[in-house]
Amino acid sequence: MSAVGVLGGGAWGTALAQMLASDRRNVLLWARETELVEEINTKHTNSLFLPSASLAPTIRATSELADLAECEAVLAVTPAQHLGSVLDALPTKPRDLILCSKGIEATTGRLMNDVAQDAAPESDIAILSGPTFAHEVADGLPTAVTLACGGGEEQWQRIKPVIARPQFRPYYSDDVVGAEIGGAVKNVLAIACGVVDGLGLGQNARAALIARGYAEMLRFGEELGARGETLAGLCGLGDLVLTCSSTSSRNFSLGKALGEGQSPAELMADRHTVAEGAHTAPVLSQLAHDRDIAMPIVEAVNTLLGGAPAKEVVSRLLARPLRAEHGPAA
Ligand SMILES: NC(=O)C1=CN([C@@H]2O[C@H](COP(=O)(O)OP(=O)(O)OC[C@H]3O[C@@H](n4cnc5c(N)ncnc54)[C@H](O)[C@@H]3O)[C@@H](O)[C@H]2O)C=CC1
Ligand SMILES: O=C(CO)COP(=O)(O)O
Repeated sequence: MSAVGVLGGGAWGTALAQMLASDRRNVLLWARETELVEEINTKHTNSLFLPSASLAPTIRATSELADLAECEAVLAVTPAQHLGSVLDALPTKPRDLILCSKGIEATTGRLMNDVAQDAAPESDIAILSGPTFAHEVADGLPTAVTLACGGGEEQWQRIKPVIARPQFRPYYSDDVVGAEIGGAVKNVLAIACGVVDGLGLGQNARAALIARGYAEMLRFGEELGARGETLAGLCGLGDLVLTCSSTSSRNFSLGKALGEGQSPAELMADRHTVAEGAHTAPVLSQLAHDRDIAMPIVEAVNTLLGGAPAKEVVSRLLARPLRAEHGPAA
């Protein structure tokens, strides 16, 4: 049995490595920071990105992308904006490439599976996405995800034993676009929910944002070919509810700080962890605008990240004309 590869030693890559190693399987974890590689191999900790975990001894870290040539299945867990460059630099592409990043490439508007198909055309691409806080997965708490396989049932049969563990339960889908859009859009909506919390606008407002945000996710997803049932599942609504309800979410916490009046520039300047929604909001807003898809909450988050005061942005959202709850218009 070959080792499973993981690209990215952030919180999520490390948690996935820990989950995969829970049956003593060998896991090869590529991390960009050489000092982190040393720390994982000697102390079995990741003090930079997942300090709470005591890592399994069958996880080996490397800073050499070429070492992943031994892995038939590789999980790509870089921030969305770096997936393309990391895959381009990977000398040997794996048979199964499982994408775990949640976002849209800002410079091109490409979804992660498009980025991966361009960089690794020979690989079968799958999307792993769902309600998954890294620290809970690393702690072995029960978690379920959507595993959308571009290679269909055949790929599912091949990779489900690689991914599934007693406490980690993948559900099969063939809707790659739907699985991706759920994860990318919910990060932006989580920022909005954090703002509501930071401004003290109450739980009614948060529930309204989740429901209206989900309507935006559905409108955008269906326009791009996603199925509604996928977005109603783990990778869509499931992840939206998780991320919009907890300060464990970096996106929610970023929004909360914005709602409390901190400046976006300062908040973004000194972070070493990724809040994907801040990178997704501008490109998502633009894609929606280009396609004439109404996404007022996403647009509001984008305006806020551009420096507009939170109270003003909320007032503008609330002052929009009254309309039918269902249908294509905003
Ligand atoms: N943390 C979580 O609970 C979850 C995260 N994700 C997704 O996983 C992806 C990675 O997030 P985390 O592991 O949480 O990251 P993190 O915030 O814990 O760590 C940042 C990561 O970015 C990497 N990085 C920084 N600059 C880079 C560059 N130029 N090239 C390549 N990598 C670079 C760092 O090496 C590090 O691995 C994101 O798309 C996130 O949305 C998905 C599910 C859960
Ligand atoms: O994607 C996540 C949970 O499913 C993690 O959310 P944050 O990136 O907001 O922390």
